[in-house]
Amino acid sequence: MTFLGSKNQREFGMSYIEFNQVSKLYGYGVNQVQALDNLSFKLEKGEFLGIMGPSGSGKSTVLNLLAQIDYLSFGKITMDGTDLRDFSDGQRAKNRQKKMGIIFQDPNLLSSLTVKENIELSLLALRVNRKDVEEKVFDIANRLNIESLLDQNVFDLSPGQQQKVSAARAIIKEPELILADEPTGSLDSKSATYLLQFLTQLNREHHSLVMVTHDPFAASYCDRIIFVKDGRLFAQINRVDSRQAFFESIVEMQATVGGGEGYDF
Ligand SMILES: Nc1ncnc2c1ncn2[C@@H]1O[C@H](COP(=O)(O)OP(=O)(O)OP(=O)(O)O)[C@@H](O)[C@H]1O
Repeated sequence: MTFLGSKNQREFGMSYIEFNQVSKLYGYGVNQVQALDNLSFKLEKGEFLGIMGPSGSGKSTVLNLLAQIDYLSFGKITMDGTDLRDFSDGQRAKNRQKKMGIIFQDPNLLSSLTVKENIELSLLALRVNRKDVEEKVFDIANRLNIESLLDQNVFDLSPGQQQKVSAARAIIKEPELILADEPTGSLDSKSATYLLQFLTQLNREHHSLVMVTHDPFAASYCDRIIFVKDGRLFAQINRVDSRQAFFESIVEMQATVGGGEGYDF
């Protein structure tokens, strides 16, 4: 994967992903909902982008389009210069399997399998050999502090533990793009910080990340935040200073756009 070195250099590179006046409509007639309305933004390779905005503003729709599990209605999305509409359904599935790690809001684990079996699934699908699979599972479990859970059934886990397993499953194949929808939503603050530091570490190792979150603390780990309201780009802010200063500007912007949870504006 091509990487453009330091974060300053990234600004001069070709955009990895471009949303160009993207609209998404669900349903028909009186039941039609416009989830996205002419939304345009770019993601550079190696960037950690946050998406924030009020409930129902279209954040998950953006992730679903990026994950190629949904189709846009109007506009254009390119990835590495290729229009996503040029991919067949088979190619879209392959892109997801090979290039992406997705941490959904709902961990969506297979309840008939153990933690270890859930985590290794994506590697087995990529035909990684058994010895490497074992090593990678233990490494990721160790890094996320869930090694003692590996032989448990997933239905015995707390929501926070399930979210970590979901993150491990998404990340283990070292995807070039990680998509995360509220990845810290069900975690206690210690685990949330741990996962965010882990995502930051992956970003330093040149993975691109897009994270949807309502939480300014989680968002402060990103390089840049786009704020979406009513399916449109409302504002964007870059991290130029300390994480604390970035957190404060995020909270300030959230007060304008709306959509914070547990913050009394
Ligand atoms: N499959 C669908 N069918 C119909 N409407 C949908 C569908 N998915 C999303 N919507 C609608 O599209 C709009 C945007 O939804 P989306 O889930 O993208 O918002 P969001 O910003 O992620 O919200 P939240 O923060 O609550 O998760 C909402 O009005 C939602 O009800």
